Amino acid sequence: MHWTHSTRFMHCTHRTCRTHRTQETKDQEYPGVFTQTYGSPLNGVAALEAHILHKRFRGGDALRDCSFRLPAGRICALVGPNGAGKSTLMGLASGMLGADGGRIRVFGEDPRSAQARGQVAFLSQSKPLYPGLTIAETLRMGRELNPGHWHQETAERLVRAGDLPLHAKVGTLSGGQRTRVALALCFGKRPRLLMLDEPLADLDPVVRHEITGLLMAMAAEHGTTVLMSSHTLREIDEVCDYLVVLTQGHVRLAGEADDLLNAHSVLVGAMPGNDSGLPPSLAAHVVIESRVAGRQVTALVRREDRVLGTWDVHEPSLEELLLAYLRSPDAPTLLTPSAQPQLHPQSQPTAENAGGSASGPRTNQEYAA
Ligand SMILES: Nc1ncnc2c1ncn2[C@@H]1O[C@H](COP(=O)(O)OP(=O)(O)OP(=O)(O)O)[C@@H](O)[C@H]1O
Repeated sequence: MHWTHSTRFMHCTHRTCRTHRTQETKDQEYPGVFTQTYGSPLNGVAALEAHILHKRFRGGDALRDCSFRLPAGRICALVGPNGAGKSTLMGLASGMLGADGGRIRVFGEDPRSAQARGQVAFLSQSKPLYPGLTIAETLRMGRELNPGHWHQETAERLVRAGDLPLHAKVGTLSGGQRTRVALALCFGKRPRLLMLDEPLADLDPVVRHEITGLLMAMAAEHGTTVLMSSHTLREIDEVCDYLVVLTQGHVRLAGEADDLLNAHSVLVGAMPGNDSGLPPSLAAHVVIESRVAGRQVTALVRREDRVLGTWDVHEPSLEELLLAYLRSPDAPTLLTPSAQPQLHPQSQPTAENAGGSASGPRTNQEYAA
């Protein structure tokens, strides 16, 4: 593995690289997405799949009717405002929490099963480590907990790259250094699905750059699927090729970042002179968000082949897209074909985990509605 290569180089070698993936490949992979005919989902076992997933805490619903599919091999950003349910979703996917309704599957398995646990590494926000153990003892624990699939060299290399002595006690490390050790535990497991809950928040810019490079290298070299929650839109733009946006416990957007961008337009135009509110031609669009500054209106809308009225039209940046959805918690859901759960009989909610708001199977059209 090329640990010292720059993020830019790693980005170029990533087989799903947003910048360098060809249009031809995209067309083969996602026929129909550009015409917004949300057809059959793609085949293959998903790294993560949720069907009308529901999780309730005492204070109320943390996840409601949460449905999406994350294909294997993607680097996916899990984005949403504080309290949207991101950590809860990762807790369910790691088997640390149980669902109140619906289903969640990791490579087709129940997350609480031994098969799924062996394939998943999860770094939670609290980054639980034993402060009394040395780094070496912590890594030994990783080896003992993951017999048969522990890569000591991978874990040690990450620790050494941060100039951390293996005999140092975890309790004496800074927050960022502890994060490095926690990441080493995750990387040493070499999981098929790596879930990171705001992993970069306490890292300095140089270490962030190093870690994002490593994530992309893992995805490229081992086909690791990465699900990473983050509030840093620039990082998401640089690292992730797949997006899941959660607001109020509900999936609003899921799919390839490029295709989600392509499915939206930003319209910029003049406000009508008669103080009658927004331009009437906006009503012909599915408006996610509109903002007025002086006499100018800017709206993020679902893309249409024909734009009515007089507008300057451009494709949104990732930041424009995400901010519009984060500010519009009631936006209609949009899933690209690869993000649509594959509904087959054994994927339907069962009595074993029923109890949420599930009322029966949904069609793809409903998911995309
Ligand atoms: N153990 C718990 N007990 C009770 N309520 C909880 C628990 N965990 C989460 N919640 C509630 O569930 C909702 C979703 O929380 P969650 O931590 O999943 O959000 P999040 O998107 O990860 O937020 P943040 O960006 O702030 O980390 C919140 O309203 C939160 O208060």
